[in-house]
Amino acid sequence: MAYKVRVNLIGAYFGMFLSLSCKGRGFSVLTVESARKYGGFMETNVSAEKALQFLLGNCPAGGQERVALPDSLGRVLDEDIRAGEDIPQFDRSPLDGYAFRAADTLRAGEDNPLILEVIEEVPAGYTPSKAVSAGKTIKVMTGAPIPEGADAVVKYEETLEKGNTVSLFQAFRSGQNIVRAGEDVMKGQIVARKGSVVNPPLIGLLAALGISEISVFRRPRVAVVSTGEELQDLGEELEKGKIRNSNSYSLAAYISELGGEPLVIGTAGDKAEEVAVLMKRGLAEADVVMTTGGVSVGDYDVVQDAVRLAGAEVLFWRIDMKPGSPTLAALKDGKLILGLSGNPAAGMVVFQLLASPLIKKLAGRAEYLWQRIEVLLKEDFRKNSPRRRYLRGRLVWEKGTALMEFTGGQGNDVLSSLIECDLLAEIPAGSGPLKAGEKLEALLLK
Ligand SMILES: Nc1nc2c(c(=O)[nH]1)N[C@H]1C(S)=C(S)[C@@H](COP(=O)(O)OP(=O)(O)OC[C@H]3O[C@@H](n4cnc5c(N)ncnc54)[C@H](O)[C@@H]3O)O[C@H]1N2
Ligand code: MOO
Repeated sequence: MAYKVRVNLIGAYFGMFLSLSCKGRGFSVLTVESARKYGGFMETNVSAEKALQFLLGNCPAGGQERVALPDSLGRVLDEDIRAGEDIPQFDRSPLDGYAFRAADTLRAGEDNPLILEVIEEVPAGYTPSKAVSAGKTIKVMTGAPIPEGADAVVKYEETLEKGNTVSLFQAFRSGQNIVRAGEDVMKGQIVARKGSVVNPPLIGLLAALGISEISVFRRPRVAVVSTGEELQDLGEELEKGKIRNSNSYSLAAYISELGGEPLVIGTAGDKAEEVAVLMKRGLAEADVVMTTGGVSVGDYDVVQDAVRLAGAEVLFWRIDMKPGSPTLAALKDGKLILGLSGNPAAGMVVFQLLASPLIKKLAGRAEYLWQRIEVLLKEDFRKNSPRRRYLRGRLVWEKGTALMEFTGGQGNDVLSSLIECDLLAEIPAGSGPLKAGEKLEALLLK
């Protein structure tokens, strides 16, 4: 191996991985329970799948809280919600018109109008005081309850009103133009499942059911620690050779977008002790800690040492993929540390691949894995891919075919190519240059 592996790798082959089935999704997860005693246990060059299994398999359980309905947008339900009543609550008219007995209209036609006596008028929000009997009708507005005795409604435009009578020119069947109680939702029906994300129509439905407060998962807290002497924050005059810390901003934004609560802990220099101090602070305050930078093989890449100083066990270091191979995961008292590459695009691609499903799962979402689709490359990709490579692109449809167009350069620092990126296409390891039209599998990032 061209780089230093500072720990004992033998432990990785003791058959210590415990494969568990994860909620029937055909996805196995790995735990390190039995690996503890080996100390120094670590895997390197793991596949992206295995890296994800390590993270999901060690994902801590989320807490719960109650929130007011208007504040619940984007939150994740921590219980199934059952309807306590029908929606609509009563049979109602979908039209402005007249309610009558369908049986009265049996012989009605263009040349044989049925003349009914109008006995009452009911706007929406009021209830009829009378019942409809043979030869009678009650005028109803859209949304008004159907009067007792009536079983059909005719719209105004199809009638002829004259004094206190109205003529109908066609036959109706029982139930015609009536919205039945429970047509939308039946009492006792599950309207939303645990693990689903609250969206605007669900908020509306819950309001229609009179539910003003719901139980949701607590937002996962994710600490962000940046590393590197070269980093300066916004508002500081940029010194020669320094760069602005963009990762802590993009990571915090990604975390918020996923329903998490980012805790930006701060920036450490290139000393393991300094990184460890911030890491420990993150571990104390958050559910997961993410670091950026310092995770490769350079003399200043101190995240691995910091992890050990913080008393955490390394789960894996390096993933067999590009960009983002220098990635590390560690565990301390059930809390995960994910060390992402400092290179902005490499770090963000790995964030999408690994951290995004982890945060979604931590947030309680039932669906936390990206969907995969097949796409055809819209343009050539001229490089060889000795290891599995992820390309950033955008989904475009041409004549019903899903194509992927590059969103920019594919270098590990090209952050701009992530702005419009909604596809991460996978090039299998060992591929040569690819021609436009080549079929690839891609993760659909939306
Ligand atoms: N000898 C080797 N060198 C490198 C290898 C290797 O295998 N052998 N791998 C390269 C690859 S690939 C990558 S990716 C990077 C990963 O390096 P690190 O994750 O350790 O990150 P740093 O070295 O700290 O930084 C890389 C790059 O990113 C900039 N950076 C760091 N933090 C931030 C931030 N918060 N905001 C914006 N930009 C940031 C930093 O200045 C560097 O330019 O290692 C290669 N080297
Ligand atoms: O593996 Mo580095 O992540 O190419 O960017």
